[in-house]
Amino acid sequence: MVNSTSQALLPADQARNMAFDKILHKNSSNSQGGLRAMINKDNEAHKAAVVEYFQHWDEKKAEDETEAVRQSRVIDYASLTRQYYNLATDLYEYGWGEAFHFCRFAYGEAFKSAVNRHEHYLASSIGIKPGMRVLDVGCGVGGPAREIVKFTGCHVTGLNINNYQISRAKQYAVKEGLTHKLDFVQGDFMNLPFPDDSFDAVYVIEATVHAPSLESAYREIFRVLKPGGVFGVYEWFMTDAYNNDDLTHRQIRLDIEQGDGIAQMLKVEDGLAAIQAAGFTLETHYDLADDSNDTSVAPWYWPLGTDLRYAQSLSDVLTVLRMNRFGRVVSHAFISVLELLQIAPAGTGKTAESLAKAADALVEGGKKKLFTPMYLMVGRKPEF
Ligand SMILES: CC(C)=CCC[C@@H](C)[C@H]1CC[C@H]2C3=C(CC[C@]12C)[C@@]1(C)CC[C@H](O)C[C@@H]1CC3
Repeated sequence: MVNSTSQALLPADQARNMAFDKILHKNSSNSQGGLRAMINKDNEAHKAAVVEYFQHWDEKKAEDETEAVRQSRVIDYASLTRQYYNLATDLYEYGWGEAFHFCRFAYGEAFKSAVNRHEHYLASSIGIKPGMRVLDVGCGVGGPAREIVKFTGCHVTGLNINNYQISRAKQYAVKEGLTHKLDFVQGDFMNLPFPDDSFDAVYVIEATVHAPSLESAYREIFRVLKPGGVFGVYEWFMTDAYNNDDLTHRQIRLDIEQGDGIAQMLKVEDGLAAIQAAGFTLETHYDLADDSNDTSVAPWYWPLGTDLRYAQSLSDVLTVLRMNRFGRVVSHAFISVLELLQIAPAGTGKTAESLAKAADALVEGGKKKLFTPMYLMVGRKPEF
């Protein structure tokens, strides 16, 4: 698999990206988020973001996939990831909430509780204690960081490549009175903007799948972790059951990649090799989506599917109706009408369609056990 290294962006490029993101999102980061934020964008900048993101995927089918095409995505991972979240963040917040990750569902457990429990599980797996300095790599709009601060009493620094997500995360921290416990920094996890040995613990929730090289990303995490510090990650992987020569499998992987801003998704074995090559002592690793490790009564992908029988309350039904197949048909038709009336910016419908395709592929990949979004790896940086 590819093992490219990356270089830090020049200050001029960073300033240009920042200026672009400001024009694109106008003041929508101050709004309530979701659909309201989605309609408050600059049309021309949105069009440009759509072109920049979808140039990597348009007309690309599983049967035509070449190593060169995959490599071009890997080289462009930074802009691909940044533009993906420029386009998808408001839809995520509208449909899913403020924590951009999957979770397991126990008996009687409502959607929000299950999401929070998944975060608590990672925090306790890496032994986060009050007062620790912790790094959240790829923090989204800060939902998990806020929950982990409340759950453990630690301090969390959230890092994210996307300026819009960082401004939303900062705003939520102010709203919840948590600014003394939270910092949010814009940056690329391939070049972490922190000195060596800065953090007691580092966690990643479904983010380093965007990396051009998992080993290099983990090496950066190793560098900023104090000796003896612990790193825990919920990683997205294709499982051992995935066969790249099977076109159906490959199409599922490609649809997940295109609808989720992923340059190249790896297999479990690549991840296990990467974390150890980065220098970590691997303390534990297992797939939380694997039934034998699992206390779930519903599969992790159920909110995206068609099965409403797992809903625990009316509120769950209403939440899931924004995410699942039925809800997607209605909300995406509504979004396309908004775009036609020029209320939503150009390309909003295309983004929604691409997310819907990814959602179907995630469900399919989950059902066939070809894919997991929750492979847990815990590694320690040796003391000496
Ligand atoms: C992309 C990575 C690495 C992590 C994000 C995981 C999930 C939070 C997202 C993956 C697919 C997303 C979709 C939605 C919300 C966020 C995800 C579940 C929607 C339900 C948002 C509302 C849209 O109308 C449909 C989306 C389908 C995909």
